Amino acid sequence: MSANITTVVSTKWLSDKLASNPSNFRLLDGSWHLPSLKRDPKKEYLQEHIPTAQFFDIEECRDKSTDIDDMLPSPEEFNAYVGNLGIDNNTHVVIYDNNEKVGMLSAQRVWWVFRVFGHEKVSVVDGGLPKWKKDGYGLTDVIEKVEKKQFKSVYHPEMVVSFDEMVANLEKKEFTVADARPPGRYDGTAPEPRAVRKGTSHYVRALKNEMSKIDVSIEKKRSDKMSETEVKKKMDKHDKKDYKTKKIETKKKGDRKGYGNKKLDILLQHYGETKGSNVKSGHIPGTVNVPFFLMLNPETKTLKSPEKMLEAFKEKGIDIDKPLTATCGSGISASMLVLACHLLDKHHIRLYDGSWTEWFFKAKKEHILTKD
Ligand SMILES: O=S(=O)([O-])[S-]
Repeated sequence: MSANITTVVSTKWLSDKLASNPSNFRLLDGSWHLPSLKRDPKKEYLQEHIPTAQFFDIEECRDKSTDIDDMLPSPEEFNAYVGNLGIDNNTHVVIYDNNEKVGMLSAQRVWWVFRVFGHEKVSVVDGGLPKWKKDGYGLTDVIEKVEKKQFKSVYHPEMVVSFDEMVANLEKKEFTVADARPPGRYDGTAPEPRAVRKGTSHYVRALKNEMSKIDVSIEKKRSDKMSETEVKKKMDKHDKKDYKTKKIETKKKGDRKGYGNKKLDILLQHYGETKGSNVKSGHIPGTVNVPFFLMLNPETKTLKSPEKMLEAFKEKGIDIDKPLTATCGSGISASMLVLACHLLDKHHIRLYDGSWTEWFFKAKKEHILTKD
């Protein structure tokens, strides 16, 4: 069977399939949206979805022991999660997502995750929910009961690139890295859409980074005689009560000469919440920007033909016959490049799961290319 036929299915195919009441078939709504959009894909699924679909929650089926967004779960966690969705090793899993802006963003991430855990009977719906609606097919809010099944993963580590491999590659240059984010996020001119989860070690680290800069500016402001009123003005911008209940790591007392510790803590807290907690945009040295949407038709919001996908890679100077790794913000949009290569019968492309979010917090400063 050609990968091109089974990997991507049309809305018509899906409609016919559902009408045939297939056995061992599971439709999944794998919608996920950028955190900055503040959408709730699960809530949207509960309101309307394609009949029989279960919700695959990327935010739930992930490694919850790490602060980094959307990292792969363990095989055991994956087995339990998909088993509860009524999936076993023989189930044909078909995934769509709901992204009216571009057409497809997260269905292919779910597709990739299934493949990492050894499940190849998995397809994505071309154009997803927007295309399904546009074609006039029906929707429901009925959640079907599913019978729990046993799924047994076979993990494929060769499909996943670690932080250490990415670091080593800066020197070794054994593989090309394609960054699937939009150009602004790649070149540092548009904001990253995610803040670090508060209370996590990455949050504290981000805050500390920001604090060290503030200390410099406070020094500067002190020599400029920063007035009490100015400090208060900044203090007023945040909720002091909230501050009292939080434990925020701050620099040693000696570093805060001349300012009441409390005032400075409040000021730093304010800075931390407005600036320090955010992942800045930028990129990993040596990466090539291949925005994921280059693989989609902007008018129809469906996948381009494999030939056009190949052209898009070529235009960006990427030779897909050579070792290639895809990256992005948190491993979601990068999966489009993996899907595109798969459709071009190139199966060696890997994905850096930690992506920019992990890089931003773990890499050496000189390897974090941001605008400032
Ligand atoms: O943020 S993302 O590039 O993973 S969609």
